Amino acid sequence: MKIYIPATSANLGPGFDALGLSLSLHNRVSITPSSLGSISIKGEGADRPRLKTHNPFVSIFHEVYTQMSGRKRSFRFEFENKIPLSRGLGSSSAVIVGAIASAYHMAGMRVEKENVLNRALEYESHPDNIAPAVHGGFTTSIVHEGKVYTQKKSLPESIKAVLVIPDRPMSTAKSRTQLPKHYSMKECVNNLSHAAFLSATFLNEQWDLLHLASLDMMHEERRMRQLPELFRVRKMALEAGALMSTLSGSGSTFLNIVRTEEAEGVKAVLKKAFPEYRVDTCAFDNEGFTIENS
Ligand SMILES: Nc1ncnc2c1ncn2[C@@H]1O[C@H](COP(=O)(O)OP(=O)(O)O)[C@@H](O)[C@H]1O
Ligand SMILES: N[C@@H](CCOP(=O)(O)O)C(=O)O
Repeated sequence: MKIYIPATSANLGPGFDALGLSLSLHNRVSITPSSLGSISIKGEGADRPRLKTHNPFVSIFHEVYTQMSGRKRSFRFEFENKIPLSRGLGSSSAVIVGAIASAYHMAGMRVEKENVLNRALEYESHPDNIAPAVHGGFTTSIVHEGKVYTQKKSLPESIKAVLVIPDRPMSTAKSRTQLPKHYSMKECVNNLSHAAFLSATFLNEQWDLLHLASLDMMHEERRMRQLPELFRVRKMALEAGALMSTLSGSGSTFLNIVRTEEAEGVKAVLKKAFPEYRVDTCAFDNEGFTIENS
């Protein structure tokens, strides 16, 4: 079998741990039963020898497969990774969602998206990346009594992402421990009202309101201070015509949403201004993970 899992961008400014969207940038994993277990890695992560011996995809896959099928078995895993690691593009969620869904499939179970999503929450405490990795599109999620509830809206071809991807990794786990434990009433009200408004803005496709709706007071600027050039990225992207410009997940990538006809222009401006960073245009993904039999 082969599984394709999309990159995701979480928070979208004020929707900390709640809002996310799915990008047309996929990891592909091919899995075949084999008497000798083995791993090959191409693309992102290929330069990390540790991922050949301690691979979270492989560990989660075996844990779920053994539980579902009631037996242990060896497999060959071939990874072709396009999602950069630790850049705020949901690489860890792609691993978790991909490993669970493929383990269900190889164990002969029906792969129900809701089951994969809820199982994924056992490995990642916040649903904002795993929900779009499972369902695609723009997603808004809540967790109630340990269960994830997600509303999805497919995104049209009339908008695109322009991603600015610094070469500096930022660990999500580490960055979460550095956020404050308490927020003021003003900060809470700002984020609640903006996250609710941003969801409605996506649902109603009122793209001109995206920037206003995406203003955060909880995490973004604190995190951007680790790489102050990101303030310039945001300023230049908005001046070049981006509809919104937010830190992607915990960073270091910046997500700029643009009208499709303006994507190449915004990309050219950002590429020129930040030659040391990777700048790519990317369509949105509306499917979430997909499985192919081979
Ligand atoms: N393709 C991959 N294969 C194996 N492990 C991966 C892969 N992508 C990410 N990981 C794991 O996830 C970690 C990055 O997680 P995290 O800091 O949450 O970054 P991100 O913001 O990209 O999700 C990596 O250090 C690695 O342990
Ligand atoms: N809500 C999380 C999102 C982390 O996304 P990632 O792509 O950086 O893993 C957070 O802000 O910590």
